[in-house]
Amino acid sequence: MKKVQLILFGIGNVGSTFINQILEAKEIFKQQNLAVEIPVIVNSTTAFFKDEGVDQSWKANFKDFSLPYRLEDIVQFVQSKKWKNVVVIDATASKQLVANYTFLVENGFHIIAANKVANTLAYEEYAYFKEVLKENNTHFLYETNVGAGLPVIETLKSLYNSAEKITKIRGVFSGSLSYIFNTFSEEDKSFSKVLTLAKEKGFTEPDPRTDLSGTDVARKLLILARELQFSYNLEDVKVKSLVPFHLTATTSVTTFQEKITDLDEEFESLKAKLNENEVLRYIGEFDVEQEVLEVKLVSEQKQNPLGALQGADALFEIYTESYGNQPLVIQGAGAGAKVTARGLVSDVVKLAERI
Ligand SMILES: NC(=O)C1=CN([C@@H]2O[C@H](COP(=O)(O)OP(=O)(O)OC[C@H]3O[C@@H](n4cnc5c(N)ncnc54)[C@H](OP(=O)(O)O)[C@@H]3O)[C@@H](O)[C@H]2O)C=CC1
Ligand SMILES: N[C@@H](CC=O)C(=O)O
Repeated sequence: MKKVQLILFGIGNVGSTFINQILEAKEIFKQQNLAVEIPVIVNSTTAFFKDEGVDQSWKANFKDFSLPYRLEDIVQFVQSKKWKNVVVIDATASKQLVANYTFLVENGFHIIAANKVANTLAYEEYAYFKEVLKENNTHFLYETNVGAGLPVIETLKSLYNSAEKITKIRGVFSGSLSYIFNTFSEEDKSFSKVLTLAKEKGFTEPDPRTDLSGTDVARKLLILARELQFSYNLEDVKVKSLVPFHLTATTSVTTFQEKITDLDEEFESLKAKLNENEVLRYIGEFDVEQEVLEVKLVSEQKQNPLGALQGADALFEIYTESYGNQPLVIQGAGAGAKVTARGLVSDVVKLAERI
Protein backbone atom coordinates (compact mmCIF):
# COMPACT_ATOMS: atom_id res chain seq x y z
CA MET A 1 0.00 0.00 0.00
CA LYS A 2 1.45 3.40 -1.00
CA LYS A 3 1.15 5.93 1.85
CA VAL A 4 0.83 9.67 1.21
CA GLN A 5 0.80 12.30 3.97
CA LEU A 6 -0.82 15.67 3.22
CA ILE A 7 -0.01 18.93 5.00
CA LEU A 8 -3.01 21.17 4.40
CA PHE A 9 -2.63 24.96 4.42
CA GLY A 10 -6.01 26.71 4.40
CA ILE A 11 -9.20 25.33 5.92
CA GLY A 12 -11.64 27.84 4.42
CA ASN A 13 -14.23 27.01 1.73
CA VAL A 14 -11.97 24.81 -0.39
CA GLY A 15 -9.68 23.40 2.33
CA SER A 16 -12.47 22.25 4.65
CA THR A 17 -14.37 20.57 1.79
CA PHE A 18 -11.11 18.92 0.71
CA ILE A 19 -10.64 17.32 4.17
CA ASN A 20 -14.14 15.87 4.06
CA GLN A 21 -13.68 14.54 0.51
CA ILE A 22 -10.35 12.88 1.43
CA LEU A 23 -11.95 11.23 4.49
CA GLU A 24 -14.87 9.98 2.37
CA ALA A 25 -12.56 8.63 -0.37
CA LYS A 26 -10.68 6.11 1.84
CA GLU A 27 -12.37 3.02 0.33
CA ILE A 28 -11.82 4.17 -3.27
CA PHE A 29 -8.18 4.94 -2.43
CA LYS A 30 -7.78 1.44 -0.96
CA GLN A 31 -8.95 -0.04 -4.27
CA GLN A 32 -6.02 1.85 -5.84
CA ASN A 33 -3.60 0.52 -3.21
CA LEU A 34 -3.34 4.01 -1.76
CA ALA A 35 -3.61 5.36 1.80
CA VAL A 36 -3.92 9.13 2.17
CA GLU A 37 -3.77 10.87 5.56
CA ILE A 38 -3.78 14.54 6.61
CA PRO A 39 -1.59 14.74 9.74
CA VAL A 40 -1.28 18.57 9.75
CA ILE A 41 -3.95 21.22 9.09
CA VAL A 42 -3.13 24.90 9.26
CA ASN A 43 -4.84 28.28 8.95
CA SER A 44 -3.11 31.67 8.94
CA THR A 45 -2.29 31.56 12.66
CA THR A 46 -2.54 28.07 14.16
CA ALA A 47 -1.80 24.44 13.30
CA PHE A 48 -3.24 21.12 14.45
CA PHE A 49 -1.08 17.97 14.39
CA LYS A 50 -2.25 14.35 14.53
CA ASP A 51 0.25 11.61 13.59
CA GLU A 52 -2.31 9.17 12.19
CA GLY A 53 -4.20 11.87 10.27
CA VAL A 54 -7.27 13.94 11.13
CA ASP A 55 -10.69 12.27 11.32
CA GLN A 56 -14.33 13.43 11.19
CA SER A 57 -13.79 15.44 14.40
CA TRP A 58 -11.15 17.65 12.75
CA LYS A 59 -13.12 20.90 13.12
CA ALA A 60 -13.65 20.53 16.88
CA ASN A 61 -10.05 19.30 17.33
CA PHE A 62 -8.70 22.27 15.41
CA LYS A 63 -10.77 24.67 17.51
CA ASP A 64 -9.70 23.11 20.83
CA PHE A 65 -6.12 21.99 20.23
CA SER A 66 -4.51 23.99 17.40
CA LEU A 67 -1.45 26.03 18.35
CA PRO A 68 0.47 28.99 16.94
CA TYR A 69 3.19 27.68 14.61
CA ARG A 70 6.23 28.58 12.49
CA LEU A 71 6.77 26.87 9.14
CA GLU A 72 10.03 25.42 10.49
CA ASP A 73 8.02 23.60 13.23
CA ILE A 74 5.95 21.85 10.56
CA VAL A 75 9.03 20.83 8.56
CA GLN A 76 10.70 19.52 11.74
CA PHE A 77 7.57 17.60 12.74
CA VAL A 78 7.32 15.95 9.31
CA GLN A 79 11.04 15.10 9.15
CA SER A 80 10.92 13.50 12.60
CA LYS A 81 8.29 11.07 11.24
CA LYS A 82 10.46 9.87 8.33
CA TRP A 83 7.44 9.83 6.01
CA LYS A 84 8.38 9.14 2.38
CA ASN A 85 5.66 10.89 0.39
CA VAL A 86 4.73 14.27 1.83
CA VAL A 87 2.59 16.72 -0.11
CA VAL A 88 1.74 20.31 0.81
CA ILE A 89 -1.79 21.27 -0.25
CA ASP A 90 -2.07 25.04 -0.68
CA ALA A 91 -5.74 25.99 -0.31
CA THR A 92 -4.92 29.59 0.62
CA ALA A 93 -4.56 32.73 -1.49
CA SER A 94 -1.39 33.61 0.44
CA LYS A 95 1.65 35.26 -1.18
CA GLN A 96 3.59 34.63 2.03
CA LEU A 97 3.13 30.85 1.77
CA VAL A 98 4.18 30.89 -1.89
CA ALA A 99 7.35 32.77 -0.87
CA ASN A 100 8.17 29.62 1.16
CA TYR A 101 7.53 27.08 -1.62
CA THR A 102 11.26 26.84 -2.44
CA PHE A 103 12.04 26.10 1.22
CA LEU A 104 9.35 23.40 1.29
CA VAL A 105 10.55 21.81 -1.96
CA GLU A 106 14.16 21.85 -0.75
CA ASN A 107 12.95 19.91 2.27
CA GLY A 108 11.46 17.23 0.02
CA PHE A 109 7.78 18.27 -0.04
CA HIS A 110 5.71 17.99 -3.21
CA ILE A 111 3.12 20.75 -3.72
CA ILE A 112 -0.47 20.80 -4.98
CA ALA A 113 -1.96 24.29 -5.18
CA ALA A 114 -5.37 25.84 -5.71
CA ASN A 115 -3.53 29.10 -5.02
CA LYS A 116 -2.62 30.78 -8.33
CA VAL A 117 0.14 33.02 -7.00
CA ALA A 118 3.16 30.76 -7.71
CA ASN A 119 2.27 30.36 -11.37
CA THR A 120 1.87 34.10 -11.82
CA LEU A 121 5.04 35.32 -10.08
CA ALA A 122 7.36 37.56 -12.12
CA TYR A 123 8.70 35.32 -14.90
CA GLU A 124 12.26 35.03 -13.48
CA GLU A 125 10.95 33.93 -10.06
CA TYR A 126 8.54 31.49 -11.71
CA ALA A 127 11.29 30.01 -13.88
CA TYR A 128 13.59 29.75 -10.85
CA PHE A 129 10.92 27.86 -8.89
CA LYS A 130 10.50 25.43 -11.80
CA GLU A 131 14.29 24.83 -11.73
CA VAL A 132 14.21 24.18 -7.97
CA LEU A 133 11.44 21.60 -8.53
CA LYS A 134 13.57 19.82 -11.14
CA GLU A 135 16.75 19.87 -9.02
CA ASN A 136 14.87 18.37 -6.07
CA ASN A 137 12.95 15.87 -8.18
CA THR A 138 9.65 17.04 -6.70
CA HIS A 139 6.24 17.57 -8.27
CA PHE A 140 4.02 20.65 -8.44
CA LEU A 141 0.40 20.13 -9.59
CA TYR A 142 -2.12 22.95 -10.03
CA GLU A 143 -5.03 21.82 -12.23
CA THR A 144 -7.49 23.84 -10.08
CA ASN A 145 -5.68 27.10 -10.94
CA VAL A 146 -7.80 27.40 -14.10
CA GLY A 147 -11.47 26.37 -14.24
CA ALA A 148 -11.53 24.89 -10.68
CA GLY A 149 -12.30 21.16 -11.20
CA LEU A 150 -12.41 21.33 -15.02
CA PRO A 151 -9.55 19.60 -16.89
CA VAL A 152 -8.35 22.75 -18.67
CA ILE A 153 -4.59 22.72 -17.98
CA GLU A 154 -4.33 18.98 -18.58
CA THR A 155 -6.11 19.29 -21.94
CA LEU A 156 -4.05 22.25 -23.09
CA LYS A 157 -0.77 20.59 -22.06
CA SER A 158 -1.73 17.41 -23.84
CA LEU A 159 -2.49 19.33 -27.07
CA TYR A 160 0.79 21.26 -26.77
CA ASN A 161 2.84 18.12 -26.06
CA SER A 162 1.29 16.45 -29.11
CA ALA A 163 2.61 19.35 -31.24
CA GLU A 164 -0.92 20.63 -31.98
CA LYS A 165 -0.78 24.29 -33.03
CA ILE A 166 -2.96 26.31 -30.63
CA THR A 167 -4.14 29.57 -32.19
CA LYS A 168 -6.52 31.07 -29.64
CA ILE A 169 -7.99 30.50 -26.17
CA ARG A 170 -11.13 32.42 -25.33
CA GLY A 171 -13.99 32.24 -22.87
CA VAL A 172 -15.56 33.00 -19.53
CA PHE A 173 -12.75 32.01 -17.15
CA SER A 174 -14.28 33.20 -13.89
CA GLY A 175 -16.99 31.18 -12.14
CA SER A 176 -17.84 34.00 -9.75
CA LEU A 177 -18.17 36.61 -12.51
CA SER A 178 -20.21 34.16 -14.57
CA TYR A 179 -22.58 33.73 -11.63
CA ILE A 180 -22.63 37.49 -10.97
CA PHE A 181 -23.45 38.47 -14.57
CA ASN A 182 -25.94 35.60 -15.07
CA THR A 183 -27.84 36.61 -11.96
CA PHE A 184 -27.51 40.37 -12.47
CA SER A 185 -28.60 40.21 -16.12
CA GLU A 186 -31.60 37.98 -15.40
CA GLU A 187 -32.85 39.01 -11.95
CA ASP A 188 -34.06 42.21 -10.40
CA LYS A 189 -31.26 42.45 -7.81
CA SER A 190 -28.66 45.19 -7.33
CA PHE A 191 -25.07 44.43 -8.41
CA SER A 192 -23.82 44.69 -4.81
CA LYS A 193 -26.47 42.21 -3.62
CA VAL A 194 -25.45 39.73 -6.32
CA LEU A 195 -21.76 40.17 -5.45
CA THR A 196 -22.55 39.43 -1.78
CA LEU A 197 -24.45 36.27 -2.82
CA ALA A 198 -21.46 35.11 -4.92
CA LYS A 199 -19.18 35.53 -1.90
CA GLU A 200 -21.60 33.66 0.38
CA LYS A 201 -21.70 30.78 -2.12
CA GLY A 202 -17.87 30.51 -1.97
CA PHE A 203 -17.36 31.49 -5.64
CA THR A 204 -15.25 34.62 -5.14
CA GLU A 205 -11.65 34.99 -4.05
CA PRO A 206 -11.10 35.77 -0.34
CA ASP A 207 -10.91 39.43 -1.48
CA PRO A 208 -13.67 39.72 -4.16
CA ARG A 209 -11.75 42.58 -5.80
CA THR A 210 -9.30 39.95 -7.08
CA ASP A 211 -12.19 38.79 -9.29
CA LEU A 212 -13.76 42.17 -10.04
CA SER A 213 -10.47 43.84 -10.95
CA GLY A 214 -9.84 41.19 -13.62
CA THR A 215 -6.73 39.98 -11.76
CA ASP A 216 -8.12 36.46 -11.34
CA VAL A 217 -8.95 36.12 -15.06
CA ALA A 218 -5.62 37.73 -16.02
CA ARG A 219 -3.82 35.19 -13.80
CA LYS A 220 -5.65 32.33 -15.50
CA LEU A 221 -4.76 33.68 -18.96
CA LEU A 222 -1.12 34.01 -17.92
CA ILE A 223 -1.05 30.48 -16.49
CA LEU A 224 -2.42 29.08 -19.76
CA ALA A 225 0.03 31.15 -21.83
CA ARG A 226 2.94 29.88 -19.70
CA GLU A 227 1.76 26.30 -20.29
CA LEU A 228 2.36 27.09 -23.97
CA GLN A 229 5.92 28.16 -23.01
CA PHE A 230 5.40 31.92 -23.38
CA SER A 231 7.38 33.97 -20.87
CA TYR A 232 4.78 36.73 -20.32
CA ASN A 233 4.13 38.59 -17.10
CA LEU A 234 0.84 39.82 -15.61
CA GLU A 235 1.61 43.30 -16.96
CA ASP A 236 1.37 41.87 -20.49
CA VAL A 237 -2.36 41.21 -20.02
CA LYS A 238 -4.60 44.13 -21.00
CA VAL A 239 -7.31 44.26 -18.34
CA LYS A 240 -10.57 46.18 -17.98
CA SER A 241 -11.04 46.42 -14.21
CA LEU A 242 -14.57 46.61 -12.79
CA VAL A 243 -13.43 48.12 -9.46
CA PRO A 244 -13.91 51.89 -9.17
CA PHE A 245 -10.65 53.73 -8.48
CA HIS A 246 -11.63 54.83 -4.94
CA LEU A 247 -12.15 51.19 -3.90
CA THR A 248 -8.92 49.73 -5.30
CA ALA A 249 -6.08 48.15 -3.30
CA THR A 250 -5.43 51.19 -1.08
CA THR A 251 -8.66 50.48 0.84
CA SER A 252 -9.05 47.44 3.11
CA VAL A 253 -11.35 44.50 2.26
CA THR A 254 -13.62 45.60 5.12
CA THR A 255 -13.93 49.15 3.76
CA PHE A 256 -14.62 47.71 0.30
CA GLN A 257 -17.40 45.50 1.72
CA GLU A 258 -18.92 48.51 3.52
CA LYS A 259 -18.98 50.53 0.32
CA ILE A 260 -19.96 47.94 -2.29
CA THR A 261 -23.24 49.71 -3.04
CA ASP A 262 -20.99 52.32 -4.76
CA LEU A 263 -20.79 49.79 -7.63
CA ASP A 264 -24.54 49.71 -8.24
CA GLU A 265 -25.07 52.86 -10.32
CA GLU A 266 -22.43 52.02 -12.95
CA PHE A 267 -23.72 48.47 -13.44
CA GLU A 268 -27.39 49.54 -13.56
CA SER A 269 -26.46 51.91 -16.37
CA LEU A 270 -24.57 49.16 -18.26
CA LYS A 271 -27.59 46.85 -17.85
CA ALA A 272 -29.95 49.54 -19.12
CA LYS A 273 -27.97 49.75 -22.37
CA LEU A 274 -28.42 46.03 -23.16
CA ASN A 275 -30.92 44.86 -25.77
CA GLU A 276 -33.53 42.35 -24.58
CA ASN A 277 -31.57 39.50 -26.11
CA GLU A 278 -28.19 40.43 -24.61
CA VAL A 279 -26.28 39.62 -21.41
CA LEU A 280 -23.04 40.96 -19.96
CA ARG A 281 -20.01 38.65 -20.01
CA TYR A 282 -16.51 39.17 -18.62
CA ILE A 283 -14.20 37.31 -20.95
CA GLY A 284 -10.54 36.38 -21.30
CA GLU A 285 -8.87 36.00 -24.67
CA PHE A 286 -5.38 34.94 -25.72
CA ASP A 287 -4.76 35.42 -29.42
CA VAL A 288 -1.70 33.21 -29.70
CA GLU A 289 -0.80 34.25 -33.23
CA GLN A 290 -1.07 38.00 -32.52
CA GLU A 291 0.39 37.52 -29.01
CA VAL A 292 -2.43 39.56 -27.42
CA LEU A 293 -3.81 38.75 -23.97
CA GLU A 294 -6.96 40.59 -22.98
CA VAL A 295 -9.63 40.65 -20.24
CA LYS A 296 -12.76 42.64 -21.04
CA LEU A 297 -16.49 43.16 -20.41
CA VAL A 298 -18.65 42.49 -23.47
CA SER A 299 -22.34 42.07 -24.27
CA GLU A 300 -23.24 38.70 -25.83
CA GLN A 301 -26.38 37.39 -27.51
CA LYS A 302 -28.23 35.03 -25.13
CA GLN A 303 -28.34 32.23 -27.73
CA ASN A 304 -24.53 32.22 -28.23
CA PRO A 305 -22.45 29.69 -26.23
CA LEU A 306 -21.00 32.43 -24.00
CA GLY A 307 -24.35 34.18 -23.61
CA ALA A 308 -26.19 30.96 -22.73
CA LEU A 309 -24.00 30.07 -19.73
CA GLN A 310 -25.87 29.25 -16.51
CA GLY A 311 -25.03 29.46 -12.80
CA ALA A 312 -21.31 29.69 -12.06
CA ASP A 313 -20.32 27.92 -15.28
CA ALA A 314 -17.06 28.74 -16.97
CA LEU A 315 -16.41 28.04 -20.63
CA PHE A 316 -13.04 27.61 -22.34
CA GLU A 317 -12.80 27.57 -26.14
CA ILE A 318 -9.47 26.23 -27.42
CA TYR A 319 -8.89 26.96 -31.11
CA THR A 320 -6.26 24.85 -32.82
CA GLU A 321 -5.12 24.02 -36.33
CA SER A 322 -6.79 20.57 -36.37
CA TYR A 323 -10.05 21.75 -34.77
CA GLY A 324 -10.28 24.67 -37.24
CA ASN A 325 -13.15 27.11 -36.71
CA GLN A 326 -15.01 24.77 -34.32
CA PRO A 327 -13.04 25.03 -31.07
CA LEU A 328 -12.56 22.32 -28.50
CA VAL A 329 -14.86 23.44 -25.65
CA ILE A 330 -14.60 22.72 -21.93
CA GLN A 331 -17.59 23.88 -19.90
CA GLY A 332 -18.89 23.40 -16.36
CA ALA A 333 -18.82 24.91 -12.87
CA GLY A 334 -15.82 27.25 -12.79
CA ALA A 335 -15.92 27.96 -9.06
CA GLY A 336 -17.25 26.48 -5.84
CA ALA A 337 -15.80 24.54 -2.94
CA LYS A 338 -16.99 21.07 -4.01
CA VAL A 339 -15.65 21.11 -7.58
CA THR A 340 -12.40 22.80 -6.57
CA ALA A 341 -11.74 20.42 -3.67
CA ARG A 342 -12.47 17.49 -6.01
CA GLY A 343 -9.89 18.89 -8.43
CA LEU A 344 -7.36 18.90 -5.58
CA VAL A 345 -8.23 15.29 -4.68
CA SER A 346 -7.76 14.35 -8.33
CA ASP A 347 -4.31 16.02 -8.29
CA VAL A 348 -3.45 13.98 -5.15
CA VAL A 349 -4.28 10.75 -6.98
CA LYS A 350 -2.26 11.83 -10.07
CA LEU A 351 0.71 12.76 -7.90
CA ALA A 352 0.52 9.45 -6.02
CA GLU A 353 0.82 7.64 -9.36
CA ARG A 354 4.04 9.53 -10.13
CA ILE A 355 5.88 8.97 -6.84
N1 LIG B 1 -13.41 29.17 -4.24
C1 LIG B 1 -13.24 28.68 -5.46
O1 LIG B 1 -14.19 28.41 -6.18
C2 LIG B 1 -11.86 28.45 -5.96
C3 LIG B 1 -10.78 28.82 -5.23
N2 LIG B 1 -9.52 28.62 -5.71
C4 LIG B 1 -8.41 29.05 -4.90
O2 LIG B 1 -8.43 28.38 -3.65
C5 LIG B 1 -7.82 29.21 -2.66
C6 LIG B 1 -8.67 29.22 -1.41
O3 LIG B 1 -9.94 29.74 -1.70
P1 LIG B 1 -11.12 29.70 -0.61
O4 LIG B 1 -11.12 28.40 0.12
O5 LIG B 1 -12.34 30.11 -1.33
O6 LIG B 1 -10.64 30.85 0.40
P2 LIG B 1 -11.08 31.10 1.95
O7 LIG B 1 -10.91 32.54 2.21
O8 LIG B 1 -12.39 30.46 2.22
O9 LIG B 1 -9.96 30.29 2.78
C7 LIG B 1 -8.63 30.67 2.83
C8 LIG B 1 -7.92 29.88 3.92
O10 LIG B 1 -6.52 30.14 3.84
C9 LIG B 1 -6.02 30.40 5.16
N3 LIG B 1 -4.79 31.17 5.09
C10 LIG B 1 -4.58 32.43 4.65
N4 LIG B 1 -3.27 32.74 4.71
C11 LIG B 1 -2.62 31.64 5.17
C12 LIG B 1 -1.26 31.32 5.44
N5 LIG B 1 -0.29 32.20 5.24
N6 LIG B 1 -0.96 30.09 5.91
C13 LIG B 1 -1.93 29.17 6.14
N7 LIG B 1 -3.24 29.41 5.89
C14 LIG B 1 -3.58 30.63 5.41
C15 LIG B 1 -7.17 31.15 5.82
O11 LIG B 1 -6.97 31.15 7.22
P3 LIG B 1 -7.62 32.31 8.15
O12 LIG B 1 -9.07 31.98 8.24
O13 LIG B 1 -6.87 32.17 9.42
O14 LIG B 1 -7.37 33.61 7.45
C16 LIG B 1 -8.34 30.27 5.35
O15 LIG B 1 -8.42 29.10 6.13
C17 LIG B 1 -7.59 30.58 -3.33
O16 LIG B 1 -6.27 30.71 -3.73
C18 LIG B 1 -8.50 30.54 -4.55
O17 LIG B 1 -8.00 31.28 -5.64
C19 LIG B 1 -9.27 28.03 -6.92
C20 LIG B 1 -10.30 27.61 -7.69
C21 LIG B 1 -11.70 27.83 -7.29
N1 LIG C 1 -12.71 33.30 -7.96
C1 LIG C 1 -12.45 32.30 -8.93
C2 LIG C 1 -12.45 30.97 -8.28
C3 LIG C 1 -11.73 29.99 -9.08
O1 LIG C 1 -10.62 30.15 -9.52
C4 LIG C 1 -13.51 32.34 -10.01
O2 LIG C 1 -14.48 33.03 -9.79
O3 LIG C 1 -13.37 31.67 -11.03
